[in-house]
Parts: sequence; structure tokens; C-alpha cells
Amino acid sequence: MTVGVLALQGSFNEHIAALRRLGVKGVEIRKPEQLQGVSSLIIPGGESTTMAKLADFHNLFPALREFVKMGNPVWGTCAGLIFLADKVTGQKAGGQDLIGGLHCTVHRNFFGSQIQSFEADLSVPELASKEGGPDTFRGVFIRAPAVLEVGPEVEVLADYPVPSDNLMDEAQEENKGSEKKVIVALRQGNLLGTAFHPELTADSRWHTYFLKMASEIEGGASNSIVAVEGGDLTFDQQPMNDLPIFQ
Ligand SMILES: NC(=O)CC[C@H](N)C(=O)O
Repeated sequence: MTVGVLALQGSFNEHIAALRRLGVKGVEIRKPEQLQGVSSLIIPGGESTTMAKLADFHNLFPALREFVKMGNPVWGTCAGLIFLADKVTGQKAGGQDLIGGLHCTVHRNFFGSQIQSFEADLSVPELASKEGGPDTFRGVFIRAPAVLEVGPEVEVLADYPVPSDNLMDEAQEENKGSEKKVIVALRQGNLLGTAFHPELTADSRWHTYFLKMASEIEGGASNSIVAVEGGDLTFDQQPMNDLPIFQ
């Protein structure tokens, strides 16, 4: 099985390494025609305005939108989540192009600037029920976005209490009167979004979760996800990592 990884900018190498550890080949996608060779796609974190400019330069938006519309599994992490959202707030002047399709509103730098990046243990009951392992997942949030609103067909997979002391004014304003939690992982059919960076942690459960979505589309070849190495292993048995990533 192969998975496309949008390789314009950001942490695409780290996603490809995470896939490799699970015995799956990640294919770098930089041109519209390369999407024809894959049936699932990861859009990595990075900087969404820059990524959008590069995607526009390479004329990728029509093919990416078509890819989503066809129902192919697509996982956006961080900037990739921003890309997939129907609506984004907190954009730079002039805005940015989006792929859209994920019925939600994302605030681009919800948790503040780069120096307000943080790690947090997230409660992930749905992920743990499908992939095993602990009920929590270590989320690495790097100038991270957050989802403020979702459509009725969206399943919330993780949320996070709003730290009111380190929010930007605009974000505080938008959050007034609503619950003091924001959504940081969500799924709508074959679209998956995480506001944090699972490819930077040793815990591969979001990758195996997505690979199951991808293999369902490939015609029930779910055993092939893990056939190469590690895939059939339980959470505790997964192989050691070959990158200096967070344990
Ligand atoms: N780590 C990330 O991908 C950060 C995304 C960033 N806030 C953006 O606008 O693109």
C-alpha cells in the first residue's frame, strides 16, 4: 500500500518516516498528475499561507479539491487541517486558498505565536478503542490552529480546554460565550484532521488509524497496512523509531 504525502513544505519527511516505520511507502506529491497514482493523502503541518502559495504555483488546488470530492481518505495535520477546512479565521491579509470539504471553522493560530507552542496529553477514547494503547495521546502543538465550530456530520475525536491566559485577543473574543474547550482532532467520513503533529511523536496510532481508513478505500486490503513490519503488532510491541522524535 502507498499513501500520498503533499510535499510542498513542512513536515512531509516526518510523515513519510512515520509511514515507513509501519511498513508503508509514502509518495511525495508535488504535481497534480501525481495524485492519480495514490488513493489517500496526508497534508502535513508547516505554514499554511506559504503552502497555499506553493499549491497555487503548482496548480494543485483543482486536483486536490477533486481528490477530496471523490471521497478519497485525506488527513490534514495542523497547516493541513487548515487546508481542509471549509472556513478559516485569523488569516493573513488577503486570505489564502483552501481545499475545503471538512465542515468546520478553524482558527489559524488559535493558541498564539510560535513561542506559545506546547505539548499536552489529550484524551483520545475513540483512538484508543480502535488502535489500543493508553486513553491519552501526547499532542505536539506548534503555533497550532484549533477548530471552533463543526457541522453535524463531524465526529470530534479530541478536544482541549482553552487556556484563557495565553490566547490572542481575537481568539478570546471568538471564544466568548462558548464552551471553554476547542476541538483538536476530528473526522468527517474520509476526512481526518488533527491540530497537532502526531508525526513528531513515537506513538503511531493516528497513522495506523488513518491507514485503516485508507485501506478500506483500497478494497478491504487492511492486512496490507501492517504486513511489511510492525503493522500487526500491538501498541506496546511496535518497533523502535529511527528519528530523534519525542517519546
Ligand atoms: N504547525 C503548523 O502547521 C502551524 C500552522 C500555522 N498556524 C499556519 O497558519 O499554517
